Formats: sequence, C-alpha cells, structure tokens
Amino acid sequence: MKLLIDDADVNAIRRLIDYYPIDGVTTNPTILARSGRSPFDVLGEIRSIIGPEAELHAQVTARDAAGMIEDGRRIAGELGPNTFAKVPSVPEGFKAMKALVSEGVKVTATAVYTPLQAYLAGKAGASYAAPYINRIDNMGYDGVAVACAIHDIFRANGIACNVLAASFKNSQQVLELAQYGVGAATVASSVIDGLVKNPAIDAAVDAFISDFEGLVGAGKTMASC
Ligand SMILES: O=C(CO)[C@@H](O)[C@H](O)[C@H](O)[C@H](O)COP(=O)(O)O
Repeated sequence: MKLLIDDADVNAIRRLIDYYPIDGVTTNPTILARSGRSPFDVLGEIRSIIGPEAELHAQVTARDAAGMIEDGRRIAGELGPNTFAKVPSVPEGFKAMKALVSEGVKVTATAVYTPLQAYLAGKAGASYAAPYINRIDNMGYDGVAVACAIHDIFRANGIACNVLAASFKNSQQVLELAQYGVGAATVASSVIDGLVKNPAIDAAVDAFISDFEGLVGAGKTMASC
C-alpha cells in the first residue's frame, strides 16, 4: 500500500517527507483553501518539495464536464508527469474522466462513497478511486469494508484501477487497509504522526539509550564511544 500525505501545509509536507517513506501528496479544494495561498503557487511548491517521481493529486473545481476537462488539462500540464487530476465521481465527472484519460491525463476519481461509483470510475479509465473512509463511517456504514469491496470489484472485473483510500481519522483504519493490501492510502499529517505515537515505543527506546550511556558515559553513542 502506498502512503500519501493528505495536506497542503508545505512545512508539514517537508517534515514528513524528511522522516517517512512517503509516495506523494493529495490535496482537495478545502485543503488548498486552508493554505490561504494561490492554488498553483502552493501546488508548485509541493511539487518542488516532493520531487518529480512522487505522486501529486490536485482536484478539478468546475461543475460541468467541459470545465473539469479544462481544469484537468491545466493540472496535468503545469505540475509534472506524476500528477493526477482528481475528478468527482458524479455524472459530469465520469464524462470528464473518459475525455481526460483519452488525452493521456492521469485521473483519480474522488468523492467516492459507494462501490458502484468506483466501478464506473475504473471503467472510465481512472487510475485511482478514492473512498472517504471516515466520512462513510460517520454515515453509519463501514468505510474500510467499502474500500475493500472496491478493491475486490477491480480485481474481479480486471479493471486496472486502484483504491486510494482517503478521509482517515485514526491508525486502525489505516492498519486494516494495509492488511487488506489496497493500492494506496492518503492520510492527514496529524494522523501520519499518530501512526507511531505510543508511550511504550518511546519508553523502550529511552531505556536502550540510558542503559548504553550507563556503560560508556552520558551523551556517548556507538559512533563516539
Ligand atoms: O480525495 C482525496 C484524495 O484523492 C482526499 O484529498 C480527500 O478529498 C480528503 O481525504 C477528504 O476530503 C478529507 O475528508 P475529511 O478529513 O474532511 O473527512
């Protein structure tokens, strides 16, 4: 499972890229609005931070297919080869997906709440479909189960599309999808930090260092003892 950052905070992205094996960044219009900056300025800066190989997903904002196609062309044209135009999985969106894919633009189908939206997006040629795990949970359904069902539908039908699960609120949701082996998860910075936040882990590492310093002297390490 690939791991992406669901954020447009360039400082957070720079820090997480430095520490963790990250495969890319996703944004949406709400996330971009939070930055308070011009959208293509932020997206260009994110691209320069993550480098040309990492994935960058940016969302179209037009309401009709013709506008979505224009948005998708600009996103793909200005942000480098590993860029995906995120298109909502609504009727106008499916029409736009087919056109963009036929032009060679990589598409991520977003705003996915049901397996059949993802099925249609996959058949339209999208590379990813993004089910909103926590939002589905909040509606009284099981977001992880929906994502797993989508993964199975793609495999059962020979559809070359992957799940890019989104809208996570806790580590357990990420864990269950990693166990199932879905294609990718995009996770907010605070939730990525939480993946390895555990007092037992910190206590274990502290004890190793204290014991070693007791042997060789405070502040000494394997390199300096
Ligand atoms: O769709 C993608 C990635 O394709 C995400 O950026 C997606 O928009 C976000 O994860 C969700 O909108 C965030 O949902 P929430 O945290 O507001 O529940």
